[in-house]
Amino acid sequence: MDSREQEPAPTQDTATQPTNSFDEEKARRGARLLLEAAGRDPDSTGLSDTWSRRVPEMLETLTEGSRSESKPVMRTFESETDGLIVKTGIPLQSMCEHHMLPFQGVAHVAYRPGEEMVGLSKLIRYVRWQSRQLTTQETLTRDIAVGLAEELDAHGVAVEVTATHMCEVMRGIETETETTTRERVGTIGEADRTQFRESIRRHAGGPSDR
Ligand SMILES: Nc1nc2c(ncn2[C@@H]2O[C@H](COP(=O)(O)OP(=O)(O)OP(=O)(O)O)[C@@H](O)[C@H]2O)c(=O)[nH]1
Ligand SMILES: [Zn+2]
Repeated sequence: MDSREQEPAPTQDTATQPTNSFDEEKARRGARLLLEAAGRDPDSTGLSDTWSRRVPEMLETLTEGSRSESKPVMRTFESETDGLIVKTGIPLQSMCEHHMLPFQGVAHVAYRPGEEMVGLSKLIRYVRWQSRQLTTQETLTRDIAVGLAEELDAHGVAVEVTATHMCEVMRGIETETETTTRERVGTIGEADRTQFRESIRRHAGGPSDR
């Protein structure tokens, strides 16, 4: 498998802003039209629930990350450390905005807490929520980093995402590769970066520095 790695983009401390609307009726009409465009009879037995219920429900779920009402409650408590907290191996499934096909892989998240820290499972919930939108891998990586920094009022956040894009596997270039994107927000020093890299290497089963 080929592998491409993108240099971290200059960090922008802004995230994609959530909206609050999902139009089920438009989703139904759109799904019906797409079936017709593909030469299928939308009223046939196998397809009548597809456009009228299943696709709208699926789209609503897979775009939850654009709606703040679906955001997980990030309950915080008083910080017990000022050291780096690293969570590796968070499963990630998202939807590419170019072809509306999935991309999936793994996210690694590190933060240096301020006054507050958060339950570890919330990091997984937050990545899952942010991933549920039509986006690019670069934007998603930034949104997770900027969003977590805001939610946790953290001194710094680092995020790395490695994913495979079905729009490249199933069509177009028809090749399976991995893309890696990174973002940093706030204060993440050289020692933190080394620790983050070491945790990711250990997660991947690579040789340890220690
Ligand atoms: N930067 C970025 N590109 C992506 C992402 N997901 C898919 N792409 C790329 O989006 C591009 C879409 O290219 P276009 O030229 O607009 O469309 P296309 O003719 O379908 O391109 P091909 O996929 O090369 O056939 C492709 O190069 C994909 O590899 C992503 O998350 N980030
Ligand atoms: Zn894509």
